[in-house]
Amino acid sequence: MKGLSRYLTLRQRCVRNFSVQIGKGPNAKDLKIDGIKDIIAVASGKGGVGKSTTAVNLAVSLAKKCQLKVGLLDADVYGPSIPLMMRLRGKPEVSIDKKMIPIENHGVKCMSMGSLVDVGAAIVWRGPMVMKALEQMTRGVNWGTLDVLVVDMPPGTGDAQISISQRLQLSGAVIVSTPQDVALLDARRGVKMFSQVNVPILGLLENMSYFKCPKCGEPSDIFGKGGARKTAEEMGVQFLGEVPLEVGIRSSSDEGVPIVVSDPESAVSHAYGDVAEKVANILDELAKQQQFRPEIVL
Ligand SMILES: Nc1ncnc2c1ncn2[C@@H]1O[C@H](COP(=O)(O)OP(=O)(O)OP(=O)(O)O)[C@@H](O)[C@H]1O
Repeated sequence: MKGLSRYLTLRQRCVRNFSVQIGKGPNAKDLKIDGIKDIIAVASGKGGVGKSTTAVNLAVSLAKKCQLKVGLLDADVYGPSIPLMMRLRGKPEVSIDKKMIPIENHGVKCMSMGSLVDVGAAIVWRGPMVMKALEQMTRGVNWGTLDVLVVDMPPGTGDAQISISQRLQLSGAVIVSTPQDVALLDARRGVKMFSQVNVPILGLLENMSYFKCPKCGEPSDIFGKGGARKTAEEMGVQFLGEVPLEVGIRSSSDEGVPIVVSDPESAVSHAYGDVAEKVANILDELAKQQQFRPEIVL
């Protein structure tokens, strides 16, 4: 009953916040994954804005700074980048109960299609196959107990994103955008898509906010300034913070050691840490709201 009441609470919140029509979703009882408290999506309406980079640094910060038990699911089946960014080696072993054991690194349990197929293999699948694979990569995994499972979503707002949002009973979504208008337009679509499937928006994060010259330290607003903060205000969602465009973020990702691990005292790592704390607090707040709400008996 607790799960159902939570599902209803989240639906009610979304209706209040966004005044959307509630569509018929799957039964909440079928959606719960044993042992996982919260599942959150890191998403963007547009590709290449730094969603995976954010998912990785957020997951590691939630584990290291907020001391939570964290998992990371790479739901970008066609273009998995988590094995590279988290330096995952080998393939997942299978436990006695025939479930896959996630590969752990940097304090986070990870699951990705990139760890299941040979390096460089092209995934050429139609939608239903992808959903089947994602089902295996969530319910077919021995996650143990997790406070948060961070889901690196595929880019866009199509069928796959809607199905994942509905099947995983998300507690909320973090939307990543760069500051330029075209990316923000897509971020707005992302916010709307999640509201339509009754998933609360935890906040909007601006990536590549400005470029800090490695030589002179001068910041330049190459994609514009303040766009995501303004969009967040206009849409009534929380602004989670800014992450600059920095060579170190890219190079540490490519080396498989996220910047929050390779340079934990950098300004960027502190920015990711602040985002993680905000996200953890919002999740706590959502859980409290659900606790003090009267149960709805059907
Ligand atoms: N703040 C940043 N500073 C420097 N490089 C960055 C930053 N954010 C992301 N990148 C780099 O930009 C590239 C794209 O980032 P990433 O893969 O995280 O984007 P994505 O939105 O997940 O892409 P896709 O849509 O293809 O999944 C990567 O090479 C990454 O290292």
